[in-house]
Amino acid sequence: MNSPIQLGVFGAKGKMGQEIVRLASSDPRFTVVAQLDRGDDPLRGFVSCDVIIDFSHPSATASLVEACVALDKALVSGTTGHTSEEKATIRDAAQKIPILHAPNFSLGVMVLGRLVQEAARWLLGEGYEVEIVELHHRNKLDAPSGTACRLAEMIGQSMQRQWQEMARFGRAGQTGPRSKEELGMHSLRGGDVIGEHTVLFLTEGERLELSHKAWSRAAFASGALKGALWIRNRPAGLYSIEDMLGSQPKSSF
Ligand SMILES: NC(=O)C1=CN([C@@H]2O[C@H](COP(=O)(O)OP(=O)(O)OC[C@H]3O[C@@H](n4cnc5c(N)ncnc54)[C@H](OP(=O)(O)O)[C@@H]3O)[C@@H](O)[C@H]2O)C=CC1
Ligand SMILES: O=C(O)C1=N[C@H](C(=O)O)C[C@H](O)C1
Repeated sequence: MNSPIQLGVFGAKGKMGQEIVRLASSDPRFTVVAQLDRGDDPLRGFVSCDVIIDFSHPSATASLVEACVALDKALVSGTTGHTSEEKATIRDAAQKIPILHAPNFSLGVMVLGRLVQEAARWLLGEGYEVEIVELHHRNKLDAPSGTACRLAEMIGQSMQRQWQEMARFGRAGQTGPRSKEELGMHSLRGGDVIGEHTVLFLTEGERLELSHKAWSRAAFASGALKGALWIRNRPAGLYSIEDMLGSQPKSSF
């Protein structure tokens, strides 16, 4: 059996960071050796780690990946809301270290994405219209969610379009009729909702709704910890949850 992964957590005082520490602390495959948050220096704090798990803020990404490269540490990140420049920083760093990034570490959401891709393949050529609705807690800082953006990206790919060109974020005023090519994206915020995503495919006389609802952050944290086990000793590169979970179901029953 491998020795326990020496784990560093970035954003450790946050909602996700605390869940990561809670689950890792009761799992013999991990030893949490560093818990860093705002104001802490990853270059000093993560020296003794094997893998870093990041659930912080996109503004921290540049300095975090710089430190991970300098220390030659593998990074698992679930942080969302990155600008295109911040995403480029992650891609550049992944040329030197292994980075696993996922806007959602839930297996259920990965399967939702597969179902959305299949539905888009069948329905969007038949004139169905598509909308995405996501619902999160009042404290979420970014919108739309990273998960909703990833689902939109999948839908755009099925139409050979850039999703950003199709997206229509909410509607107000005299909008006129909806165009067939629009991708409506709507972010609802309130309460303590952990994370819910619904993709609707609508046409005359029917609609198909594909939904995922999370009611514990453990659904995300357990996936990120699986990522830390998976990325250990991997070569440099930028990896996705699809890389981690594979293209075929593990269980065959
Ligand atoms: N991929 C996935 O499965 C999931 C992804 N997420 C994403 O993870 C991120 C964190 O979510 P959540 O835990 O709810 O957010 P929180 O705000 O609860 O936690 C973020 C933590 O990071 C800290 N932080 C903020 N800026 C910096 C910085 N520059 N350097 C170091 N630490 C910093 C915050 O400190 P302070 O409070 O002082 O700002 C806070 O402690 C979000 O982007 C969210 O979208 C969330 C759930 C699942
Ligand atoms: O901020 C959150 O809470 C979540 N953010 C992620 C996202 O932006 O998709 C994942 C999950 O929905 C919870």
